[in-house]
Amino acid sequence: MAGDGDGDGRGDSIRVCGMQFAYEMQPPLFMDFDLSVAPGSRCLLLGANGSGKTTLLKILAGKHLVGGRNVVRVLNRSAFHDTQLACSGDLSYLGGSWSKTIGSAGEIPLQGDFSAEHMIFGVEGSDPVRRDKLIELLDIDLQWRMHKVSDGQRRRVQICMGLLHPFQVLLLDEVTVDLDVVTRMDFLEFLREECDQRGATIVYATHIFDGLETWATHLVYIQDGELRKSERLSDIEELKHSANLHSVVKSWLRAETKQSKRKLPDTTQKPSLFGASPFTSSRHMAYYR
Ligand SMILES: Nc1ncnc2c1ncn2[C@@H]1O[C@H](COP(=O)(O)OP(=O)(O)OP(=O)(O)O)[C@@H](O)[C@H]1O
Repeated sequence: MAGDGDGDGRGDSIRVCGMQFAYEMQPPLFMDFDLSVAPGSRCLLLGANGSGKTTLLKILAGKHLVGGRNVVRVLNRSAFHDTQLACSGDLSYLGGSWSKTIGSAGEIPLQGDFSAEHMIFGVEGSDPVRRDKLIELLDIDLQWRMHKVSDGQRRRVQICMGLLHPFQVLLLDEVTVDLDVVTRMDFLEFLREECDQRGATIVYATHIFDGLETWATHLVYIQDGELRKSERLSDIEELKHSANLHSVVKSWLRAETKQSKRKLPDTTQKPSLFGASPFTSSRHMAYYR
């Protein structure tokens, strides 16, 4: 369990219980998957390419339908069914695509011929003090035209818009990759304060570990849709010896590669895209928002 909730899971910011998920016409990615994340956690979500990080974050963000109302709970509300979660700003998701869901306005593309000012000031109900702080922190020029800025500049506007409301849960899918090192560090520091001062919860999927040993409180490691580790950073044995997250995660990923190499390919049975997976019933098919 990533975090120290109240024991029965109701006090957790995020609770996933027995989740099953498959993309349409694909074998199951998650089977009986459990996860708990306590309030105030800064939780890294780690795993190899294709292990399921983005899918998990999208499920938590309510973008994919899974099972019943109690399977994926965020702030004790159903991630998929409670549309107010995202609209109210309590839950914020920042992913790789160049669009941002803003309340009732829906999905806003971030590459149109608009100014940064238009985008940022268009987010309804934001606190001007928080807005000014974010604009300064992310060093945003309000005159930028969104279709002419660099990826890093566009990313800063996306992040600013995503943080304007004081979220309770923030899901980050590798959005710092375009940021320069100073902006990234300032951004991480801002997030640390949000957790420490307001008890906000962050789940951050990344392959860049620079500076995260002292930033993160918890770590979740998944392999092919299976939860391998969900621990406090301070409890991870290897980190007690190495204190270098990069090399520790590298050793886990190398071990995965060795394991998969040891498995002999079964040339007699090819996985069928249309096979009789229990997850290809209509109840389990992926449903996108
Ligand atoms: N829309 C989709 N339809 C079918 N399969 C998908 C879809 N999106 C992802 N997958 C598959 O689901 C698995 C998990 O993908 P996902 O993007 O969640 O991995 P990830 O851990 O975020 O990877 P990365 O580190 O490369 O971003 C992969 O095998 C991928 O091919």
